[in-house]
Amino acid sequence: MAAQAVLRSSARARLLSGAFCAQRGGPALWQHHQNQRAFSNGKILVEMDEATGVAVMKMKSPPVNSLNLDFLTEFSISLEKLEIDRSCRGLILTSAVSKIFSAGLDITEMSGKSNEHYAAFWRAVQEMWLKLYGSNMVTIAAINGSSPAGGCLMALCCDYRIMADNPKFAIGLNETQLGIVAPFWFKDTMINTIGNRATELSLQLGQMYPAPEALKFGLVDKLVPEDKVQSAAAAAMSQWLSVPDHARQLTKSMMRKPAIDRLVKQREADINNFVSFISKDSIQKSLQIYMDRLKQKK
Ligand SMILES: CC/C=C\CCC/C=C/C(=O)SCCNC(=O)CCNC(=O)[C@H](O)C(C)(C)COP(=O)(O)OP(=O)(O)OC[C@H]1O[C@@H](n2cnc3c(N)ncnc32)[C@H](O)[C@@H]1OP(=O)(O)O
Repeated sequence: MAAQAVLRSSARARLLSGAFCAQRGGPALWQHHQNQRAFSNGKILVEMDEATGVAVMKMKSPPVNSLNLDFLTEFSISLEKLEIDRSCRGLILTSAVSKIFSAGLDITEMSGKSNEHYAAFWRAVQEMWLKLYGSNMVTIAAINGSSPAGGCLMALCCDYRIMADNPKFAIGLNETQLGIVAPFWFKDTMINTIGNRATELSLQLGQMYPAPEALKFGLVDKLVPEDKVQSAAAAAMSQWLSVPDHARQLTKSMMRKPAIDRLVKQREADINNFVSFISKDSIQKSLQIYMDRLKQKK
């Protein structure tokens, strides 16, 4: 047992030293070491334990893991790679950035850009949601920091959410606070988690919930001390993986397919809607004011 732990920690050291990383600009290939496999494509690091079939995906895009076009593209490619890997049954999504899970969509991707850029960006956001919400794997969010808006959406896409018990960390869909509107599929994802009334309150107010309140609302399933988030996620994962895959997957699909189908049917219309909304002068002004406030708070 101890020897295995040492081997694992040496694999980890190699991983962190870059031994597992893809060549710059090249494809992120699996690198093997003992019973660990890993790949990194820049903003995302994936470690897979072959013995358990569980992959840990760490978002590592400092300072705040904001979801820009590059990040979203890497995220979807990484997820696809795990999805088609039959030996991978479970995914733990977490952050390698201290105190932040993800700051949500990168606001600079939604300001002062061309309509073509907005369309490509929004398609990438949709793709991330379709892949994560529709994943066949067991997905567990190990929320080790704050998680507004798109970050909250990522967590809501998972099957189970474990958050660090720190009232300084908050989670929620705060879009209205930025003067923007969460689209119907963000709303559907939240309704499917906490119900209609709680979502109505939450979305209209753009409410961010400190971890203990998020637990009360059912926005997260469990709080644990900050240093136990990863181990609690691993323990929850083994419980989820004890259920036969086919039965769990069909059940998950039954619960989520209506929401997924709704976006798939209206994908282009949803992109056009986003582009015409976000390019309005009044919305651009709201985003600018929000960004200025963020910078001033320092
Ligand atoms: C029809 C549909 C239309 C529209 C739908 C759009 C849906 C949108 C979904 C979204 O996700 S919008 C994004 C919402 N996100 C937020 O509101 C988060 C804002 N950020 C924060 O609250 C905090 O930054 C924090 C995440 C809690 C971290 O706080 P901390 O004090 O640790 O860091 P700091 O605030 O100093 O930030 C560091 C650095 O990062 C920049 N930053 C932060 N968040 C974003 C972001 N989402 N996008 C881009 N950049 C972001 C921040 O400005 C700082 O930059 P600086 O160092 O250059 O000053």
